[in-house]
Amino acid sequence: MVIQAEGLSKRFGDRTAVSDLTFTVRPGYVTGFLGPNGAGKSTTMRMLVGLDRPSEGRATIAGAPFVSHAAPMRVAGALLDSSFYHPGRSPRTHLRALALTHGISRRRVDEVLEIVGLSEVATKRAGGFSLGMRQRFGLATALLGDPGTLILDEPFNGLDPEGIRWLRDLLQGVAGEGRTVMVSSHLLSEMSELADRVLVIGRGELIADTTMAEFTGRGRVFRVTCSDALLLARALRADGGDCSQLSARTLDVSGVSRDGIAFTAAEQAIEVFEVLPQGRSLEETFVQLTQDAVEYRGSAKGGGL
Ligand SMILES: Nc1ncnc2c1ncn2[C@@H]1O[C@H](COP(=O)(O)OP(=O)(O)OP(=O)(O)O)[C@@H](O)[C@H]1O
Repeated sequence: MVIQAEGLSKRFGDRTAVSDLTFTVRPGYVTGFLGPNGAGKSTTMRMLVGLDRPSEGRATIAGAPFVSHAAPMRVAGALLDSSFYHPGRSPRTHLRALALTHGISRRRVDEVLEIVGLSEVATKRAGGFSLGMRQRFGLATALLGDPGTLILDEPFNGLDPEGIRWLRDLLQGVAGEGRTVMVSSHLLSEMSELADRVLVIGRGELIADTTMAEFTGRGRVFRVTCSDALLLARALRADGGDCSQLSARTLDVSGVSRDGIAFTAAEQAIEVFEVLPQGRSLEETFVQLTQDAVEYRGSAKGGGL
């Protein structure tokens, strides 16, 4: 099921939270939704599932607005706010009540509790849950209708390293089944291991819509040691790379991903001994890309009147 945003905008009073966003999120991939604080990620996701009404534009899932589907929980499962439940109720009671609205079996309720690892606390009051448990509970709710689409806002918050690995495997498995997975996160390094594609927004506007491989390769400099730096530089330049040769066997390359370098070298029968990323990490690429869009950047100098 495809998620589509067309000219999506949201204003709160005179404040523009989301501005003219157009994108498509496709099935079969995990798509990371990145942006600095206040960029408009949550607002966008809320509009996708009809919790916020767009000021302009349109959001559809599987060709129609989420709320207009006859059984929305089968179309998309969303995790948007981990305090969605009544604290006095247990996960099982909450999920059974939801299941009733969609003719979903009690067996499915126990199944999703098992998937998220909450079977043992299925009858405990959710009010006492830790943040990590609340995230798992939210995920169980999202998964309940066995939906074709998952829309998850910061699902890694509060999870320990084992939980993070578990969720990553789960989401990649879900995407591997041909479903659509859209995940926002601040944990960029986590995202680089999870997502196949990325959408980046800043100040409500789309900054990048690309593959993760391209995103992490963009602007990054690799120091390459190989059997023939001159020949490799020539071949990479022909591919649009930016190269500066340091010695007969060493060169710095940007504008080409690590895989791209390896591929071109193999094509030219050049032996590559080492490809070392220089300086910029994914975080740095991200910060640079969104620099102008960061609204709440701390000032080293301090304000002062
Ligand atoms: N209900 C609201 N009323 C007024 N302004 C709002 C409302 N919801 C969001 N905003 C504003 O819209 C902008 C986008 O907020 P949003 O929560 O969508 O960003 P975000 O990218 O999810 O941020 P974060 O990563 O900090 O959660 C912010 O400036 C926020 O203050």
